[in-house]
Amino acid sequence: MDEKEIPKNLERDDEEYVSLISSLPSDIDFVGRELFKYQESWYGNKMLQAIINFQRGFEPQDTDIIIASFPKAGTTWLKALTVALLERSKHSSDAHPLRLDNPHNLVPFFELDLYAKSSKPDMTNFSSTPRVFATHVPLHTLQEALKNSSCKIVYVWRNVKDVLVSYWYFKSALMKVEAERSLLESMFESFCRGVSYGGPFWEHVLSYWRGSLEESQNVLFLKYEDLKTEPRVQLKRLAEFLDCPFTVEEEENGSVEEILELCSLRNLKNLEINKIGITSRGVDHKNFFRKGEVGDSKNYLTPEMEKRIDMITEDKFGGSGLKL
Ligand SMILES: Nc1ncnc2c1ncn2[C@@H]1O[C@H](COP(=O)(O)OS(=O)(=O)O)[C@@H](OP(=O)(O)O)[C@H]1O
Repeated sequence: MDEKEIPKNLERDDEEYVSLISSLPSDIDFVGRELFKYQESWYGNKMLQAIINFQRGFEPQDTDIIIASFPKAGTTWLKALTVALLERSKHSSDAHPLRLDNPHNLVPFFELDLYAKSSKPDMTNFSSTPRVFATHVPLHTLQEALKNSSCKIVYVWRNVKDVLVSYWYFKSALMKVEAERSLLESMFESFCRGVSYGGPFWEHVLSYWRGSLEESQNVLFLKYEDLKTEPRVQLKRLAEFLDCPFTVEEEENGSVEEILELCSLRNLKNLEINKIGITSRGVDHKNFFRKGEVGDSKNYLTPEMEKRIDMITEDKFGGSGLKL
């Protein structure tokens, strides 16, 4: 069977699913988990089922907004900024959704949350527009589910070395262990080979980069490091792309700064809900907030590791026009 072909009425125990999965290349990731290569990216069994559920069952609306990213590239921040932009002026500051819940509960992932168990999830929480969703899958896999609708996709990417180190800390926190060097080293190997959830990283970024060049009306390409160095400029870009630009009055009233402050790492991290809460998938909210520094990977990667990853990056991004 063509690995891109999706069988109808597919459930995890179905023969068709078993047949699909057995036709896919497989490999082992940094924790010894079997991953399958589907549409050029790697996923575990459950995730793959969820992606197929999503591709089959999602009914897009042209007003939908989708936040896309490689894991640990700035997803939580972008979810928060998007919610804050869309919700501005609707709430008193205490009752703001971001003060009451974690961005991941406000903006669910297709493959991790909504379609994890079914191709027809309960969408009653999404009765108003625009609906905002998230995903870690690359653009071509996402587009298959969007079925030519004109949803707006916002992608955030980040230096791969900081992504790797952030992933290492996150994974260690999930496993409730100290961040051990041995795990970093095996994650590094998996990353370089491209065998990790949604990987290879470089092809993931390139899929959205090319999409943003071809369909700039529909795909906005943001960089974590730019959000850090010029937050005002990037927030205004996001607002314009989402068709909710700041008015002159809003700019004069400090609305831009208010949103940036609300969504700052320091503010979100210190909210009670993010200190004690837990997502519906069982992840402690606090694990989504760490240092948020650019270049933190320097403190953990050896010069050899940096050199190897830089060479891969140069090789993969060469000629794409994409700059680190
Ligand atoms: N508001 C805000 N501002 C700036 N940076 C932030 C913010 N929220 C989270 N972070 C940092 O982003 C890293 C987590 O990445 P993701 O949010 O993509 O993780 S996830 O994929 O959703 O699990 C992780 O980066 P590291 O600190 O380098 O590990 C978080 O600290």
